[in-house]
Amino acid sequence: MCIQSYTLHTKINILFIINPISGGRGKLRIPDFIDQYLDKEKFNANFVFSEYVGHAGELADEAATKNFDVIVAAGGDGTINEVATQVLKHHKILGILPLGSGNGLARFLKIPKNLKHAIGLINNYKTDCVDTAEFNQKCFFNLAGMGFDAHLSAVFSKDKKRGLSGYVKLGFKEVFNYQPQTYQLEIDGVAYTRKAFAISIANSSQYGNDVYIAPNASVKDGLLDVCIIKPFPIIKLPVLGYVMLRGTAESSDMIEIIKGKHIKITREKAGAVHVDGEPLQMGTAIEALVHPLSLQVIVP
Ligand SMILES: Nc1ncnc2c1ncn2[C@@H]1O[C@H](COP(=O)(O)OP(=O)(O)OP(=O)(O)O)[C@@H](O)[C@H]1O
Repeated sequence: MCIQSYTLHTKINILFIINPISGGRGKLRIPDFIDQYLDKEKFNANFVFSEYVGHAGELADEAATKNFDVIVAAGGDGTINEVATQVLKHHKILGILPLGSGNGLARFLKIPKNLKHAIGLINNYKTDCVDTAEFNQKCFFNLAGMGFDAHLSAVFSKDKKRGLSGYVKLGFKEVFNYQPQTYQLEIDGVAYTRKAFAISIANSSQYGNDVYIAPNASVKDGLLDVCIIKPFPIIKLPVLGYVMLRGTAESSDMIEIIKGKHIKITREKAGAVHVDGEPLQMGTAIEALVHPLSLQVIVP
């Protein structure tokens, strides 16, 4: 039994870790805003801003070893990744304020984008357990992958501008020169060879901004969706975009989806991967696993 509602006798220590750059908007007023709407009868609140890549994870690790019960990632999927990795390790509770560019996991979990409503959800304090996953031993919660989207994450991370429009512009520029690779896959012991434009391993259903790569994926099913985007002539790029926006990837001939628990992939070349949208460099061998219902999250 995973869903819990709590009756409280003592206050809950809650830390909000705010990423000042996620979503490309200023966040200086966020602590005041949270303070205004958070239930002070229930929570002792603290606020901290992350200062560099990896800092949100360090702050969460430190908070979890002190007496914080709930740690809130106020940012996008990259911030959630850093914070949730530590929350998972220390068996604490994750809260999410969706302040990123895409907010893939928050959208999947139906956490409202409206900040006042998202704080209201924390006040309600209903939690549920969700699947988590690892990708070459690095935790992920939404999507990890390789191929074009990993390449784009790597290029985007070097770009000064954040936000959706910058990402889309860069995507159009990069897509023309990108060359698909051949991948050897083993999914729950079954072997496949596939040439792909990109391969995403999906715990939840979307990249963010309601762009669905795995429309039927669920963080409650104990499975990962391996989504193989087949090579396509550039003229079909709008079709691919339409398929993802409509959430019809399962029936599209441009995308193949295979569900599994244990995935091994060997690719032609080492290089870019992404883990919850954050770029990393890895070798040719990739292994992904799911950990069913392993993370407790505040949900609607
Ligand atoms: N003060 C900071 N300066 C620079 N980078 C930071 C800072 N704090 C956190 N980061 C990094 O910002 C990156 C982006 O964060 P995040 O993914 O939350 O935002 P986003 O990319 O706008 O949203 P989404 O992933 O939902 O599209 C993460 O890699 C995180 O480590």
